[in-house]
Amino acid sequence: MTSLKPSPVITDATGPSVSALAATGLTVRLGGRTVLDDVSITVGSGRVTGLLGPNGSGKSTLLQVLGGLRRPEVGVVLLDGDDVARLGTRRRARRIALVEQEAQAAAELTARQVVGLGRLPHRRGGWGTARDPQGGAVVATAMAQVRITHLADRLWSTLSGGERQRCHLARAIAQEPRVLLLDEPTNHLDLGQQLRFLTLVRQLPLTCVVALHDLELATAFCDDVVVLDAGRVMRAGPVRHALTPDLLADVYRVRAEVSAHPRLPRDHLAWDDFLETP
Ligand SMILES: Nc1ncnc2c1ncn2[C@@H]1O[C@H](COP(=O)(O)OP(=O)(O)OP(=O)(O)O)[C@@H](O)[C@H]1O
Repeated sequence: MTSLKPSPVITDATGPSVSALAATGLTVRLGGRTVLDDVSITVGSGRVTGLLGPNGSGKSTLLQVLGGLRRPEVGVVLLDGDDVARLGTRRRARRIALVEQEAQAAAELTARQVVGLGRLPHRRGGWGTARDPQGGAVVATAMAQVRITHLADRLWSTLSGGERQRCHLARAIAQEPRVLLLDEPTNHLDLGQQLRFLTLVRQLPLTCVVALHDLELATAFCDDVVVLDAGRVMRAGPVRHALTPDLLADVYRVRAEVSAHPRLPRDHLAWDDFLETP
């Protein structure tokens, strides 16, 4: 249990940005437990928002609700003003792409075919006659952006965890969404690939919500963060304002601080130690 009370959204000096996604009062119960408890967040248009919180705090569940894949018992998610739960699957998939944790694909598909799955919501016409004239070029560009062109003809079953993760990002890019939801996308990536992956995500002209465990990556790459604990929003806002020592101590049970990077024009997070659980 944390002693910190859920706090309101903090906005930076420039004020709140236009929100692309706005969730209000989300409550989800699973297996008799409340997994999301009256969660309200806004996600700034064009910004990268880190979704943070300890194991089991509700990050994946919230991403599924934001992406319209799970209906909350209570609450609503608006995407540019439209209720995500009421958008048809196809319309929703043209606007939101979700890369789930440990996402899989059929073993017999090639990497190019897996990336091509991102084009399904854009195909016009009936079964067997579907057309997507730009599809091939969009897939090739997405694969080049994620630097997996050399893997195009490899079978899914032969790809490493990191290569699969990059295929899924390329698939999501090929989907040409306005909002990209990523669930712990850096899990299988080495440090160099983690930095390349998140640098690319920042460059995409999209609104992005990314669940991360690595708080230094969140500090370096996210504009804003939402910190969950036990299904509740504990803090939300620009990184430096949200990730305060008291929040980090209370939610993560660590002594840590965000400060100016000693050499680079960005913030970084330094941790000292973990705190004993009270
Ligand atoms: N189908 C389910 N039935 C019962 N409980 C569930 C179910 N799915 C998830 N939960 C519980 O909901 C809580 C939130 O899970 P969720 O996967 O959203 O957390 P998370 O923050 O993404 O965790 P992690 O960082 O470990 O991936 C956890 O306590 C989990 O055990």
